[in-house]
Amino acid sequence: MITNQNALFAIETELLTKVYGSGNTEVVAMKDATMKVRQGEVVALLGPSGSGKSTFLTAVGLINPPSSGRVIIRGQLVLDGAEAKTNLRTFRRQHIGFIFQKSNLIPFLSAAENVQIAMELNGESRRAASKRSMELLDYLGVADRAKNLPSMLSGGQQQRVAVARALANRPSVILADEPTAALDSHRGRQVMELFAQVAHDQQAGVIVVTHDHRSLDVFDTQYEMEDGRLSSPK
Ligand SMILES: Nc1ncnc2c1ncn2[C@@H]1O[C@H](COP(=O)(O)OP(=O)(O)OP(=O)(O)O)[C@@H](O)[C@H]1O
Repeated sequence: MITNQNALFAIETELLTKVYGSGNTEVVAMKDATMKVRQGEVVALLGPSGSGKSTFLTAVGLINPPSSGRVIIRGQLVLDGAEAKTNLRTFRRQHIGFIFQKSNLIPFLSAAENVQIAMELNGESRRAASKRSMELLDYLGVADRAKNLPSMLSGGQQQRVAVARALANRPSVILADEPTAALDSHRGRQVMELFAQVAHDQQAGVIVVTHDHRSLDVFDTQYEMEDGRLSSPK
C-alpha cells in the first residue's frame, strides 16, 4: 500500500537483522538496522570491515534478504523478513540501481552495450536504449570509450560505465558499495558528486558505503555501522 506519508521516503528499513549460519558458526551480521532515506537524500554508510555494511546494502538491494525486519521502497513493502512481497527480480530491475566495488561489466559487450542491455531488459526499445546509453556515457565522461570492451578500459573508466548502467532505468533507489575504491581521489569525488546530483535531479534515495572520508561533505546524512548495529543519523 502506498500512502502519501510513506512515499516521501525512497527507502525505509525497519529492524533488519541478518543471521548467517547456525549453532557454532552463527554470525549475527546485522541487528535491528533501521534507516529512512528521503527522496533526493544522499546517505553515507561508514564502518569498519566486517561491521555489516554490505549485508545491510544487499538486503536493501533485494539481493540478500534479511532474516527478519522489513524493507519498504517508496512506500511499498517489498521484503518482510526473507519473504518477498513482490517479484524481486522485476522490482530490482525497475527501481534499484546497484554499483559494486568492482564494475561487474559483461566482458563480451561494449561499454555502450553494457548500459543499453539494462534498459532493453526493462522493455525499452533498442533505439531509445542506445540513445540514452550514449547520453549517460557522455554525462560520465566516457563517451569516447562507448565501442570498447571493458577489458580495454581503465578501472576508473569501467566504474563510470557501471555507474551509467546503474542510472539507466532512472531508479528511485541507488545503492553503491565502495564505488570509488578503484578510483583516484579526484575521480572518486566526481562519482560521489554525481550521486548527489542524480539524487537531487531524479529524487532518488542514495546509500553509498564508503571508507573515503575526504568526500563526506557531499552527503546529506551519515550513518556508522558497528558490530551490525546502525548509529543514529548525523
Ligand atoms: N555469506 C556469509 N556467511 C557467513 N558469514 C558472513 C557471510 N557474509 C558476511 N558474513 C559475516 O557477516 C559480518 C558482516 O559482513 P559484511 O560483509 O556485511 O561486512 P562489511 O562491513 O561490508 O565489511 P567490508 O567493509 O570488509 O566489506 C562479518 O562478520 C562477515 O564475516
